[in-house]
Amino acid sequence: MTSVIGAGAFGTALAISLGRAGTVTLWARDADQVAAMVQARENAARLPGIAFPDALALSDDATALPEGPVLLAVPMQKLRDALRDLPDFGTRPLVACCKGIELTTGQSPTQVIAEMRPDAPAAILTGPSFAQDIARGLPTALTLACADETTGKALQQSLTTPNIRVYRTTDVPGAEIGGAVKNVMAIACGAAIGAGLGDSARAALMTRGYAEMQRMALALGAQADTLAGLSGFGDLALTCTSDLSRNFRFGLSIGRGEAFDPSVTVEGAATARALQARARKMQIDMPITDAVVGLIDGNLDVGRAMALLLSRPLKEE
Ligand SMILES: NC(=O)C1=CN([C@@H]2O[C@H](COP(=O)(O)OP(=O)(O)OC[C@H]3O[C@@H](n4cnc5c(N)ncnc54)[C@H](OP(=O)(O)O)[C@@H]3O)[C@@H](O)[C@H]2O)C=CC1
Ligand SMILES: O=C(CO)COP(=O)(O)O
Repeated sequence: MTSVIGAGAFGTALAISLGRAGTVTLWARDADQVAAMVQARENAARLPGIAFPDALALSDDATALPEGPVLLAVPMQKLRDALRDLPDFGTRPLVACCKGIELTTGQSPTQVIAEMRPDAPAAILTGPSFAQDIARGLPTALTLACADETTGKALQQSLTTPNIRVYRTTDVPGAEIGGAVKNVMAIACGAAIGAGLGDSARAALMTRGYAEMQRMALALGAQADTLAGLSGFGDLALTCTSDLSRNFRFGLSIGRGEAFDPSVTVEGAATARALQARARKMQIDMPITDAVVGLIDGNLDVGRAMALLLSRPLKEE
């Protein structure tokens, strides 16, 4: 039986979808939140109005989770803390359900898992999907990346539901870099739209952002096909074009000069800094990522950032 760690938007949505297909346990660290969900049979804070299926069990006791894969649906920058506090799940597969790069170490989700839990097979579930869509039963397609093909096949079977079609790959770096970079590009696109620079500017940022994603991923040994798939191009397309994306909305607020609620999870902010540091170390050119860091740090405004991008030396596409 699958367990989901973290009753945020994504963890709850995955548990709802899995619970419609079979049994699942959703764990949260806050006993009061678990009690409220047991009572209401919904997650009123994150996904109000979407009833839990009967087969969704709730728990605040991570030592008592049933056998089976464990999905880790916590933000990237919290993954290490969560694993430090959680019990040892032995050799049960641990599936990262987060997108980004750890700022303090430059590690990817599965690298953090491998370091914290060397005995557990590590995988990542990623791709274009909003929690609201998954929870409402709307059709979605995700990528499950696992270096071990046998474990990946088993996870693909157990995580497929009536509304989630799971594709499989062994290209873990490709899937991870796609999910990390697309959030940075969504901030850039939101900033451009918020500042009134138009849809042509957004298309340029998405396309050249995809080039940055490719440069980094290929340098890390990823396959180009993975970037053209759900975890790369697919998620870039969704996140850069929808107001449902928190990264895009964060960018919009920058472009409009408005405040943004700091309690909202915006993975692209820390990841932009982590990516910039990695790109500099590897001597990879990532000018849009640099611009996003400048915008977040307040060292650039959108007009200046775009002027810098437009005035770079001309080159072949
Ligand atoms: N929301 C979406 O549509 C999608 C999100 N994702 C990815 O899912 C990941 C999580 O995002 P999302 O669910 O939206 O975020 P939320 O902000 O909605 O929820 C984060 C959850 O993580 C929990 N958490 C934080 N720190 C810890 C910790 N140290 N130990 C245990 N639990 C912890 C929080 O618990 P508490 O409330 O107690 O702090 C909360 O339940 C992100 O990487 C995001 O990119 C992927 C696809 C879609
Ligand atoms: O990852 C997501 C869509 O695939 C969710 O995007 P946000 O984190 O920007 O809301």
